[in-house]
Amino acid sequence: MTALLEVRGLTRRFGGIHALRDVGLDVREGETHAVIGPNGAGKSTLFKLIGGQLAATAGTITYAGRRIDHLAPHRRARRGIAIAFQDAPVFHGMTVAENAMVGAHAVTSAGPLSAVLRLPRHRRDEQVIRTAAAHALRRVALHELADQSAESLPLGRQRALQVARALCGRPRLLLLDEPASGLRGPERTALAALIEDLRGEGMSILLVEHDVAFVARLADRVTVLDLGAVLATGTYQQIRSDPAVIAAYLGGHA
Ligand SMILES: Nc1ncnc2c1ncn2[C@@H]1O[C@H](COP(=O)(O)OP(=O)(O)OP(=O)(O)O)[C@@H](O)[C@H]1O
Repeated sequence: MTALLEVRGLTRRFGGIHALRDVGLDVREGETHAVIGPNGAGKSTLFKLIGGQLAATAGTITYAGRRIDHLAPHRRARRGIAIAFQDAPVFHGMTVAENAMVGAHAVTSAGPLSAVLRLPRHRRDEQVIRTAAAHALRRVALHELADQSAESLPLGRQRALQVARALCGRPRLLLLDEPASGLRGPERTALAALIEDLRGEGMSILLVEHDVAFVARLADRVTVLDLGAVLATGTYQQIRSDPAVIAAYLGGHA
């Protein structure tokens, strides 16, 4: 398998704090790759650097063979990278369907200006986007709530909506930031099944997750971060028996 995403020497400092230090990581085509690590290990910083919400102090990010580390977030989205952030709010005053559609507006050829001016091209895009949103909402079992206001959804369903929004742009690389956190049993099981389906369709997935059982079930490979540096990368079976990982993170769970 070739790498779709290649992170090399990635470093980010906040003043004197090294949030990330010389991090290297690959996400292969069609792979589900998990990033785990204790609080403050640098997981959120890594996601923001890949998404373009933060700039790196040093290092490179290559996606589909081309450097993307100097591109704005929307340009990375257009190339096929979508992120569902754990704490991204749903947009209030908008329906569930309209919230999902935002994910596709980010990647349409006409762009947001054409949406504001309601040009003919935008109206054509609008139909495509509606169809993509309906499809994405069905995948997370929110299609029956499409016309409901998004803020009326319980937290677990708002999480699912964030995943639908990311899927709506039909990404090639999906970044999921702690998608299972705060979900109840059946919602968690449904999310795991969705991730397995997406993987089966060839999507590449990078997942930050605290729930070790979730990671063990879903991840082809796991990268363990601690204090901003990579401690180990391998299959779950490999990393769970790595002495450095046991000492730093898994402790009694390994
Ligand atoms: N904007 C910021 N300004 C200053 N320090 C920051 C900033 N963002 C992150 N840090 C620091 O960088 C380090 C890594 O933080 P990060 O949020 O990436 O870790 P994390 O692994 O996502 O943690 P958690 O599991 O708690 O979400 C921490 O020491 C954190 O305090």
